[in-house]
Amino acid sequence: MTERALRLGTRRSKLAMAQSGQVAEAVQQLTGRTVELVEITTYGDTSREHLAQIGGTGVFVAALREALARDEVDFAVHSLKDLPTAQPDELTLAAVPVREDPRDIMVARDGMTFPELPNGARVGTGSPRRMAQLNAYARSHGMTIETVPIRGNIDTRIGYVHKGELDAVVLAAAGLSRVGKLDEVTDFLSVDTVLPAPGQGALAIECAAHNASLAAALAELDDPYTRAAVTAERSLLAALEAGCSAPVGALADLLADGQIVKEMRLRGVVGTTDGSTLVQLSTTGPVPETETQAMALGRELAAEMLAKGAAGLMGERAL
Ligand SMILES: NCc1[nH]cc(CCC(=O)O)c1CC(=O)O
Repeated sequence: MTERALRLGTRRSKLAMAQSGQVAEAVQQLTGRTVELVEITTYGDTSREHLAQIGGTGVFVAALREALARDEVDFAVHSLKDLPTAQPDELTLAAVPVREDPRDIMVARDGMTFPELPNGARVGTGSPRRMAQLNAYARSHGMTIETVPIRGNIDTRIGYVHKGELDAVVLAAAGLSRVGKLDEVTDFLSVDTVLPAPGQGALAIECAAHNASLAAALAELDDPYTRAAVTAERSLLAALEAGCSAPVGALADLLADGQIVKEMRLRGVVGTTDGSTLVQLSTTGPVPETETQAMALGRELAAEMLAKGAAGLMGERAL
């Protein structure tokens, strides 16, 4: 008797289909079972409102989670940065695969890099985190730029530049990589200039908590270092009590001495969207071996950032 196909719930966007397709392939290899994609339309895909107004990127995740809860699908793939920091008891984060390039990138007209943009350049991004850091860089380098709130899928955003409506847009490298459009990039933004969103570039593979055998199979795709890094980043975000649309950047990476991994470093930033104030700190600690240790690293940095006034910078819910 053959087992029935595994149902992978996915959004319909090009990016979601690309990342779900890649995971489907890996799960099929791993389990020998057919994986079928089940398309689910989310409110975030149909609404024209700005994301921050409809409750942030959590809207993309909610419909997939409801399909899991109703047993309409067996597992789902999310962009980890879109996951709310609280993990529901009835769902298991079965795997966090190896992370892609976590950086943000710029697509600008005429192949320009960020520092090459002319004064008054209009830069599209709907993310308060990107706005805060782009504006802070501009201020400290004597540039004037205007950040313009935009949303939409990858093609729509890049389209603003191709159609001449904006001078540049900022997107995640990972998204472009997954849909095969890295050749559009005109500048890879250093994480010293723009620290990415917590979890950026990583995927989350989720299934129902009661489905222990599937969770165990999916766990083969887990990368413990990526999981530790994103756990620390999300713990920072949670401890700052910031939502997914707050101007918070975080990135954990490994510090190595030659081939030997020594420590994990966690960097964090929070700022006002106009870039006039940024609180930017980092901490290092032993490479976390448990979820508890990874979370402690995030909480430790959050406490230091709060002591430096981070809370006062997060009141804004503005775009
Ligand atoms: N905010 C939407 C979103 N969620 C995940 C990605 C792709 C990158 C990733 O998986 O981290 C994007 C697009 C972007 O920020 O450019």
